[in-house]
Amino acid sequence: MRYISTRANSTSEGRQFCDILLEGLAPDGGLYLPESYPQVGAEQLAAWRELLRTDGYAALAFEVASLFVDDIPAADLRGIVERAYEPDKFIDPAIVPVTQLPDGLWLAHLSNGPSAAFKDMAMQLLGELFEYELERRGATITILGATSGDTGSAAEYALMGKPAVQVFMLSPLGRMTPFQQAQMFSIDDPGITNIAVAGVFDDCQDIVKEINSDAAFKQQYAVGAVNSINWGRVLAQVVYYFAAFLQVSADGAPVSFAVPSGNFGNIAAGHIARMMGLPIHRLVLATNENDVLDEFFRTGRYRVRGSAETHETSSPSMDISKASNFERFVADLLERDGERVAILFGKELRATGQFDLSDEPGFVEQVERFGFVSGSSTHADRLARIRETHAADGTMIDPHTADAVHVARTLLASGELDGPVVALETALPVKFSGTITEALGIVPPRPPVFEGIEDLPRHVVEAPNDAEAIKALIRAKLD
Ligand SMILES: Cc1ncc(COP(=O)(O)O)c(C=O)c1O
Ligand SMILES: N[C@@H](CCOP(=O)(O)O)C(=O)O
Repeated sequence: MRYISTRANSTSEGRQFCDILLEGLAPDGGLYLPESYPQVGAEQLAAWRELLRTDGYAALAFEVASLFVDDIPAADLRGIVERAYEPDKFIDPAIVPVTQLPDGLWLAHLSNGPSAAFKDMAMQLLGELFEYELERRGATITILGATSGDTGSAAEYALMGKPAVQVFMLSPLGRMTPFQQAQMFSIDDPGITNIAVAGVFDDCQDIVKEINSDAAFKQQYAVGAVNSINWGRVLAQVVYYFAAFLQVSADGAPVSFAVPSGNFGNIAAGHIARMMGLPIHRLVLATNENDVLDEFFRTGRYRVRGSAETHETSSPSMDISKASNFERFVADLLERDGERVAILFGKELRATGQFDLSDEPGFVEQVERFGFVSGSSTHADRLARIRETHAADGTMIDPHTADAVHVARTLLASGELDGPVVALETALPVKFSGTITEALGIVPPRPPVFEGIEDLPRHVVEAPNDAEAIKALIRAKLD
């Protein structure tokens, strides 16, 4: 399997998995995608259903990963995947259990891992892959990441204590919940540096991209990525679409997924699973008040917003107005016309802050070809869905999951969506206890491992919204 950048031209050569794993963002500023998507048929799915039932999530993850990774010997890859998905690391040994609510909506529980958010599903694998490949090369890596609250803790939990890895994690100053801040800032590890940037998540992500575009700096410090710009993240996230589908669809009939979306990584993985032949009827994209992506799927116009227009909401991890991973979908929509993608995401976005694909055949036919439908929700919608879901059978959902539940129930009620729908549960309520308490009048349960984290000393430095200031911090630590 070879990988090419979304901005590649016809002369670009494909790269191997382990190279792009360590590289993260492509040198041309694009994101890596496999040259073609491996196909999975009904027979294979039936065999995987049985495999998941008998051998568990890691066995399925190995099968899916094997389709994309051919530069790690199979026995090694199996070991990597088994270490990543050891049942003991997850609250539920099924790893991705699926439950059904009284109204028929399914929930795929993705936040049973060490940091209580779906990011663990990919980050646990990425941590193992980095460790393996760095050791094989005798190399080190400097991870530069951006987080709105969940990627940061999942990455730090997965990477701390790994001697070949230094992590610099940028987060938007004052915009994460107290619990999210405590998860990251309480970590006291020589390989972890938390940097609170005076800006929003998009500013942090812009800094990550700007530093990655400085080829000399990137090479000198071996800068790599853990955000979903890294193909390894997306590959790991593809697996849980298969796992959820196989549990919900006993006969292989299509299922829809409702996905709370911000940086478009989660739903990009669903798109890829669908392109591989997984019978996904609709991919239901749900945003909060930061509705750039919903606007695109309703109108064909992609209009990024500035920091001042990025709302601070009660599903804060999705307070994102420039969805990094959206470029992967647009590359498929434009049938991998890399030169066009480069213009849209380079010159055009820089000059005008928007582009319009409404007349593009790929967009006109997108619901048939790609299956996306969308919607957004407000604070009041989230509170109402948290209450309604809890009242029905005691299930407590976090505000991001509530965004997905809201959009799925709204589209089901209007007849725009039908058939079985799986909403992806992306975080445990404990991470957002303020909103849960507002909705339900009760404090969400706290797993014992997180007891008292807010009282621990904080390890974080503050920095201006400036890539040079961040480079200076990296140099100061590593030189
Ligand atoms: C809890 C939670 N839900 C949903 C999302 C949105 O996922 P994505 O950014 O992959 O679209 C995020 C962050 O990205 C998150 O942290
Ligand atoms: N919501 C994320 C934002 C970063 O998204 P990623 O999937 O690209 O890492 C977070 O919680 O940090």
